[in-house]
Amino acid sequence: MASSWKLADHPKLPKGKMVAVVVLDGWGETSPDKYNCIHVAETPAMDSLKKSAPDKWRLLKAHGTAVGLPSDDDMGNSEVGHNALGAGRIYAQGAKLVDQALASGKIFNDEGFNYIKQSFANNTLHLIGLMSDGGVHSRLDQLQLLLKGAGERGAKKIRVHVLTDGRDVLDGTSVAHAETLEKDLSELRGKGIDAQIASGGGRMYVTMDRYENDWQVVKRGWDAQVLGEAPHKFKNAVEAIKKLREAPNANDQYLPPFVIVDDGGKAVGPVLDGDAVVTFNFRADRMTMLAQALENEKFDKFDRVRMPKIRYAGMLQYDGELKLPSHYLVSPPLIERTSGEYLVNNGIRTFACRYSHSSFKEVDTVFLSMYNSETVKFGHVTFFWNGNRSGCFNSEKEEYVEIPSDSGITFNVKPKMKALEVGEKARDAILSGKFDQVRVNIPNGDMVGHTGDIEATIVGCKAADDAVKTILDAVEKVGGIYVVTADHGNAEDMVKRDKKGEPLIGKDGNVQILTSHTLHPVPVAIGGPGLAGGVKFRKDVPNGGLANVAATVMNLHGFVAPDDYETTLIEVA
Ligand SMILES: O=C(O)[C@@H](CO)OP(=O)(O)O
Ligand SMILES: [Mn+2]
Ligand SMILES: [Mn+2]
Repeated sequence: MASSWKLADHPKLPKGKMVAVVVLDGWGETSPDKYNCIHVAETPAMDSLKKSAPDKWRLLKAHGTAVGLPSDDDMGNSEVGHNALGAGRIYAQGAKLVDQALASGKIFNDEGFNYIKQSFANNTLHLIGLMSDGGVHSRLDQLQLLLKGAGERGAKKIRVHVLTDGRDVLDGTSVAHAETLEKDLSELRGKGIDAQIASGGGRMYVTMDRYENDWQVVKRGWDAQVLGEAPHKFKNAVEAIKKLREAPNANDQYLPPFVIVDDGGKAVGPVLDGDAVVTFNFRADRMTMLAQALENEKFDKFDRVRMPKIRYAGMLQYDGELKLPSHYLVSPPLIERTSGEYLVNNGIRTFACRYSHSSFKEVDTVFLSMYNSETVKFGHVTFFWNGNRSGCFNSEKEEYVEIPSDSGITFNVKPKMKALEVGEKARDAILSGKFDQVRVNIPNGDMVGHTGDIEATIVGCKAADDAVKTILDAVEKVGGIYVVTADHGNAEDMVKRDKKGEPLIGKDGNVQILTSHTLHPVPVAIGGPGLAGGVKFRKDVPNGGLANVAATVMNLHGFVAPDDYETTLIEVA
């Protein structure tokens, strides 16, 4: 091992304990009422962590500047949350880096913009992404500045391909967003630039799949954006969105794909040879599939029919390992020396007979970890945890297990999702004795919370709690340690509130359902028979956030975290 990777031994805490790191997705803490699904659901395992050991349970900041977002008005999300959990430091995240690059104008001078600019004189600039001010994947104000900047720098023809949100923002806000965008585009037209929205669709049905759960989602987008083909054709995007929202059960997240056509019925913005394409989402996970389709010569995930020769740039580079895409407007946060890489590089003593004839022979340089979740969250505890790197650091020491998610349904239909299976896989991994760390993501609070279905979310929260119980029981059996936490809030508040905290009523007389994440803190609990006596949460880290978890977990493995990591949450009395 290179000496720079060597972690110092913890002065008091032993090595060799199995540590289970459990991340409940979308599981925040707030006051109890009927819109707090975690409160309403039966969650005995999580409740007992809170009640039984007050010095081993606390809250952590999971939003805003604590996770590298531009301001404390920004809710947390899985990318920034798992980045902080795994990296142990707070990095300025994509949202903030793009803000800075736009404010300074640097974005327009760097390689990525200069590359796409070569298409401006004779071809079209296409901008594809999420039309939202949620700040999780993209922001409308950033798109507006990008459009203005491209117009000022010679773009003659611009086509915007919008994906409607309703997940990070209230359902129905897509109409106002499209109107705002149309106004900007008409201003550009006033300056002689041929600028229009060319296609659209709901993010969850068109384009923004992740972790290869369902390539058909990306194909629907490809057909509309690149080929100019979709089942619905309209003259104008605002009209399209309004009309498609009239269908029973329609919502912004799942709007069907549409294209804008001219008077002759011809799509106004297919992507053609010589064009430039920018995917303007800064967040990676839901853009990498489209990025592969736009960038890779060889591609077999669906029939692209026509693969135009384009200049393609991402808002950011989405995958640092695969260098995908190769051109980008803003450099992503350089997240290095993550806790996963350190731990893999610091052999700890194991008693796994798989590595030795005598089960008590010391074997060094073996650190096995096992990460698992189901498909829709799989990359969270691997890709995001490892600083937006796909693949493992060392395949002999890490095993990534993925449980296929249900696909083609919204998760309120099956709110238990694969929580049982995730819990059982984690249990088996813990009991196998092969792993020093077992890391899992339990998705229900978040994925079901995003549907806005309160009854289903309650069922999902209970299923998540059952999975926690399965894992805690296994930790108990092997004498291990657990760290249970969450990446950001969601299921604990399902309604939009006024400043006083009262639920807001919409035009239809019903409460306004909140499908998004929240600004609430998340719990973290430690324990298990392997936890050394006297270990408890320090009182002098009152502002602790997700980034403090990595040093804590390193301690529990018997190491001291590197100096530049955010401080540990624990002390040994
Ligand atoms: O589904 C997603 O992409 C986001 C919300 O936009 O949720 P999470 O950050 O929990 O993955
Ligand atoms: Mn999440
Ligand atoms: Mn979410």
